[in-house]
Order: sequence, then structure tokens, then C-alpha cells
Amino acid sequence: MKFIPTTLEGCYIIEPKIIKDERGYFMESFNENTFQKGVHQDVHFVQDNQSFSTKGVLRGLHYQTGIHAQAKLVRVLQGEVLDVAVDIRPDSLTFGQHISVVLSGENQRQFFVPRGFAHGFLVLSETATFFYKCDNFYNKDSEGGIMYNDEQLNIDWQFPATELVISEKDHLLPTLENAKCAQ
Ligand SMILES: Cc1cn([C@H]2C[C@H](O)[C@@H](COP(=O)(O)OP(=O)(O)O[C@H]3O[C@@H](C)C(=O)[C@@H](O)[C@H]3O)O2)c(=O)[nH]c1=O
Repeated sequence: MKFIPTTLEGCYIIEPKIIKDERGYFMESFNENTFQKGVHQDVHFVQDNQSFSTKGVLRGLHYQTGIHAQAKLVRVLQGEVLDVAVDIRPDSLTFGQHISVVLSGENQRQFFVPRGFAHGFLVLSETATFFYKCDNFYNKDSEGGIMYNDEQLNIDWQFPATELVISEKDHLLPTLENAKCAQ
């Protein structure tokens, strides 16, 4: 398993070791020992989530606040997405900066998004099944978010804005400036 550091401290792109033979392939999709050594953090996952979406669906940008903050290890089981993490750690030198990475069932890449980041993704393929591990439980009352097209973030979603499918809840998200994390 290869852990590739990114420009945002604590965020890693992970490439699992795929062992192929005449039957197909085998890989360790998660191994706590390897993972903790790879990201240099003591992370314990407690919840797995899975969602299915069609082309143009954009979920995000989401985070949970305070003691309910979540680190996420995300990947795509089928299809292709553009996955985005935004640094919202108030004291971070890279506050407001983001990373985009294409994750697909084909490239088998994973993305580790630590606590203190907002996270979202956009489906580039006809459909996509998205899977992620979280190191803290879902807590509805601590949900926070930032509008995907916030000018300050300036994220290139690489998709026509008119074809995006976004939940009612996500349409009401604040700008980074007005988000809870920036206060
Ligand atoms: C996230 C979540 C949602 N739910 C419920 C609430 C709601 O009824 C339904 C759908 O919730 P949402 O619209 O928030 O789902 P979704 O927009 O897919 O939310 C997710 O987006 C991505 C980008 C993330 O990073 C995740 O952490 C999560 O926030 O599922 C849970 O029961 N447990 C959970 O952990």
C-alpha cells in the first residue's frame, strides 16, 4: 500500500497493492496497522457509510463540528468521482485551500481526509457507489457545510454547473466566510 502525501498536511492519497492472478485480483482495502503507519496518525474508524449516486450528483461540502469532527477514508467501489477536501482548520497555514482527486472503481485509489476538513464529491460516471470509513459517529446536530461553488474556495468541479444535481440541504449551505468553522 502506497501513501502519497499531498500539499495539505494530513491528507493522503492511498494506492492499495493489487495482487493479480488467473482468478482475478486480491487487495487489502484496509489494514489498521499499515494505515496508521502510513498516515502517521492514531485513527480508529467506528462507522462505515455507502452511497449510490448518478452522474452530476454533487454531495458536499460537509463536515461535523467540535467533538463530533470526523476523519474519513473514502473510495469508490464502482464508477468515477471527483473528490474534494477543503482545509477548514482555523489555525492552518493552508486554511481555505483544497485538493481534488479522481477516485474510481478502476484506479482503486483511496483518499484520507483528516478531521478539520470539509469534504465533498461529484459523480463523473453514469453512476457511482461511494464507500467511506469515519472515525466518529454521525451526529445530525453537529453537521456543518460550505457551498460547493464558494468564490473564495474556487474549486474547479470539471462539470457543467447547469447539470449538477444537489440536495435541497446543500443548496442552502453558507459560504466559507459565513460557515461555523471560520468563526
Ligand atoms: C451522513 C449520514 C447521513 N444519514 C442520513 C441523514 C439523511 O436522512 C440521509 C442522507 O444524508 P445526507 O444528505 O447528509 O447524505 P450525504 O449528502 O451523502 O452526506 C455525506 O456527504 C459526504 C460528502 C460526506 O463527506 C459525508 O460525511 C456525508 O456528509 O442519511 C445517516 O443516517 N447517517 C450518516 O452518517
